[in-house]
Amino acid sequence: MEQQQHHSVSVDDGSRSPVREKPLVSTIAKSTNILWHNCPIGQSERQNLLGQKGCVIWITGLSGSGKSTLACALSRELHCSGHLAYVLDGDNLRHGLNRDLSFKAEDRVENIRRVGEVAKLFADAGVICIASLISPYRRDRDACRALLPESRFIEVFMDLPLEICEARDPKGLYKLARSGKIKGFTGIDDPYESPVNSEIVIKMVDGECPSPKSMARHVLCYLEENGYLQA
Ligand SMILES: Nc1ncnc2c1ncn2[C@@H]1O[C@H](COP(=O)(O)OS(=O)(=O)O)[C@@H](OP(=O)(O)O)[C@H]1O
Ligand SMILES: Nc1ncnc2c1ncn2[C@@H]1O[C@H](COP(=O)(O)OP(=O)(O)O)[C@@H](O)[C@H]1O
Repeated sequence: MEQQQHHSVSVDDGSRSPVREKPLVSTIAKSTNILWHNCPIGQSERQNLLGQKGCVIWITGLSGSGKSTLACALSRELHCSGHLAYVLDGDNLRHGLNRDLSFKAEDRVENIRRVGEVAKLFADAGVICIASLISPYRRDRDACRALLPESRFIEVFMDLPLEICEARDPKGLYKLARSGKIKGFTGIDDPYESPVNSEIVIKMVDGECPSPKSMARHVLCYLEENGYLQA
């Protein structure tokens, strides 16, 4: 039977402070009398079929830091080398699964929780799941990591300065946030808690951001060197 998990994730009332003390989203299971049903074909059989290890590559960073660009470039590299990958992009999921969620703190918490659970299912299916979300709170990213067995969660931190992300501003959202037309925009008037122990950090080198292809190759090398691209 699955253990109930009690992540007490919370914020101070109404504000977007990262200091979280009281529960916001109940993760206490409400169903009772439920039993786990095992299938004879499990993750290892699916991995053997696919010739890879199911895992989650969790890309976190500010808006405009290149998360979606890396996710797409990486999925292309994996596809071209014969590996099954699937991208879960924060923006895209907010058109469907997470369309009921806003950007207030408790909704971001629930957004990350749901995507963490979906990513876990993809990894269990044997797929290399690439999740690309701002995921601003360290505690929520760590909760997603804790859903998976050791080493199946690979965090990629897009460590680009706010000034670069803001200068890119492909959707014009920073401009709207600076002029007060969007409230609670990450990095402007909403927090982003940088990771401290990411497996992979993408950063500028000599004032230049690595190209999309080289970012993707960086992650691909990590996967190769750590045995994810074989069953
Ligand atoms: N207030 C506010 N703050 C941050 N981002 C905002 C906001 N409003 C809209 N957007 C757009 O939503 C995209 C981020 O969605 P996520 O689901 O990744 O966000 S989060 O992880 O729940 O924080 C993000 O996409 P990316 O630019 O790809 O990161 C924005 O385009
Ligand atoms: N490595 C890169 N080098 C140059 N421009 C980039 C790079 N990565 C992303 N960009 C550009 O930056 C902008 C934001 O990238 P995007 O992937 O949409 O970021 P995010 O998903 O984090 O919001 C886009 O216009 C994209 O073309």
